[in-house]
Amino acid sequence: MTSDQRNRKTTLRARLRAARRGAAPAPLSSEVLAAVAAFDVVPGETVCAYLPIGGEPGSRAMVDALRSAGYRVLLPITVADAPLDWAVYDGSLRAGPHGLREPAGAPLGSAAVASAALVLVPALAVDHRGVRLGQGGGHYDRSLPLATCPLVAVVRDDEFVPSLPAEAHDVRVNAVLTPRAGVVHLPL
Ligand SMILES: Nc1nc2c(c(=O)[nH]1)N(C=O)[C@@H](CNc1ccc(C(=O)N[C@@H](CCC(=O)O)C(=O)O)cc1)CN2
Ligand SMILES: Nc1ncnc2c1ncn2[C@@H]1O[C@H](COP(=O)(O)OP(=O)(O)OP(=O)(O)O)[C@@H](O)[C@H]1O
Repeated sequence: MTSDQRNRKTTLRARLRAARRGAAPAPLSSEVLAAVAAFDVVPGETVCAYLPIGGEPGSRAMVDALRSAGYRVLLPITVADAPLDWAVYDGSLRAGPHGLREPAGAPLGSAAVASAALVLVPALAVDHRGVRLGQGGGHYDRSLPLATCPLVAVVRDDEFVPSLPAEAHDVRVNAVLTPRAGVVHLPL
């Protein structure tokens, strides 16, 4: 890890968050169902999803659509300086840190991500190698090594970029989902 890479990440996060403030909503309900099916994940199997904050693409309708289609949906519970915890989304939510909405059900532990057939990963940007820039907590970087399935980052079309600063701990994703391009397998 170099301080140069860290500074570049911080500058990029500020720019990307500012751009998201004016962005139109991107609910992604039908796109996510198509993406999950494209990975041959079938109802009854587990999908780790997320509820958007700060202009992230996606929506509550997106996780409701997965649940209604019969998928077992896990949502993250943020634990400081630790891997994410997870709980089944049963339709009920409560408030979490950073304006996050978290599942109200019983926490399953951080190893629950290993039960997923697909993980939808929120991000500020993704590059052509699969390097992902997140909100800066390192939560997904601690959790994704526990997953054994495809990792699909979800960003807006203009947040899928040729190159991002990468550090050794950055877990690379296997694909990106954007509103216009749909699923793009990575690295390009
Ligand atoms: N939708 C979503 N859920 C998620 C994540 C995420 O990136 N997106 N996380 C990924 O790890 C975890 C939460 N981690 C977070 C870590 C830091 C901040 C954060 O610093 N937020 C700023 C506000 C950003 C803004 O202005 O948009 C803050 O609170 O000041 C947010 C979430 C788990 N759940
Ligand atoms: N596997 C890990 N174990 C311990 N600390 C980690 C790990 N991965 C990342 N971190 C720490 O988390 C902090 C944030 O990392 P980074 O900037 O890569 O976050 P991010 O990928 O944007 O966040 P997130 O993964 O939550 O979306 C850094 O201080 C980093 O050292």
